[in-house]
Amino acid sequence: MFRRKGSHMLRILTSLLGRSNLPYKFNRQFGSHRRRCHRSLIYNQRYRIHACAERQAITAGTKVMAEGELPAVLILDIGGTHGVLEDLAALLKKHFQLITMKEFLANKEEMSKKIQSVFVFERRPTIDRELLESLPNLKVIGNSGVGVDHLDLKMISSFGVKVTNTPHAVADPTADIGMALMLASARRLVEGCQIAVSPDTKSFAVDWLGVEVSGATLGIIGMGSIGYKVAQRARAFNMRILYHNRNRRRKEEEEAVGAHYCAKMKDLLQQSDFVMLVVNLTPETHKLIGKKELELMKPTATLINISRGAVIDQDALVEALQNKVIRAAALDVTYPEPLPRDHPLLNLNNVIITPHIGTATVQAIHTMAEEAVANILAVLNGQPIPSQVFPKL
Ligand SMILES: O=C(O)[C@H](O)CO
Repeated sequence: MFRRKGSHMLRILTSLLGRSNLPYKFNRQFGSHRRRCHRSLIYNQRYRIHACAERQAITAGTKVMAEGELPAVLILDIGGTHGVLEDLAALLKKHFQLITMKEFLANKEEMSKKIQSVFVFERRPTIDRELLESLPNLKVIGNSGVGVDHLDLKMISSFGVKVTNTPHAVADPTADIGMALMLASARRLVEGCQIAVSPDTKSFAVDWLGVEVSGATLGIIGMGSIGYKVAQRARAFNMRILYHNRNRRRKEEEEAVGAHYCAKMKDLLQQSDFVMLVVNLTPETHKLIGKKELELMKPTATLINISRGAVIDQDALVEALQNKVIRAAALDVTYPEPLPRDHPLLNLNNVIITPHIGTATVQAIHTMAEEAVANILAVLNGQPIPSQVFPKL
């Protein structure tokens, strides 16, 4: 049994060695270790990672590590926000020696030599020059989440450090939040809940009516993996789907979800009953939706944002909502997060705000971590990196 698995591993490793720069020592060691290399992990449907082989490779390739030691990862901000973080730490511990920021600061000299990777959980805290200067052996920052707008990619890459993200793990849960916000806003769910628990409301009034999404037009701005998952869901709601994206999707992909491409964002804004923002935040998409764009939208339209707050000019949005330029907004993201308690958006009854919960599910926390681990190990191992993010030139 082990012999069969061993030879299977040998085939995999031979192919990896062909593509990677693993040192000779690894090649030599492999013969004596291959029978033990029978554990494999599957990271979503796309990535098959052979953990034991990786450990051997990493051990062999890393000067600062003792034989058999797991590679050290500096963990940023595994706080107590999701109630599942002990499990997450357990998952990471299978592959790494975890070093918290506190441990790092308490023993900087020894730790800084060991640390080759940083695991960033949930966008915070950010990574600055000072931290990078103190980690001379750092090779990779594995971001758990798809958005990397909190990281200065140019600065990080000037240290020769790679950045990775987790686009696959976030797609379904974030698309679900987009749909949830659209439906909640359309059917005035939050107000409905308030009415239901209010002691003096007997029933809803006729001036309190929602709108239907079935048969309505949804305009998706940003048709990456999340945008596409939104389109798949919207199709099941019998919506007409328009999209605007830098690159047009392949014909088969468009047909599979019944999406129509709008080369001009203006056309999408003018025709849509619901506009959903699913773009990355970059200098090009900063304040993509401002006064002019809001005025192009139908007065009956709803704006949904599941990307980043700064994609909308928030002052312009407040004004548009106050003056009923558009019907409503449903936002999972704002700037800052959270909004100050006296922010005008919090006092409007045509707005729903959730606290950036696109990936706040038990499953997503794990699949993001698994995807991040696969990325980090690939970098340390000199293997093809599943999801690397590059700075813009
Ligand atoms: O960027 C992402 O993936 C989400 O916003 C979660 O951080």
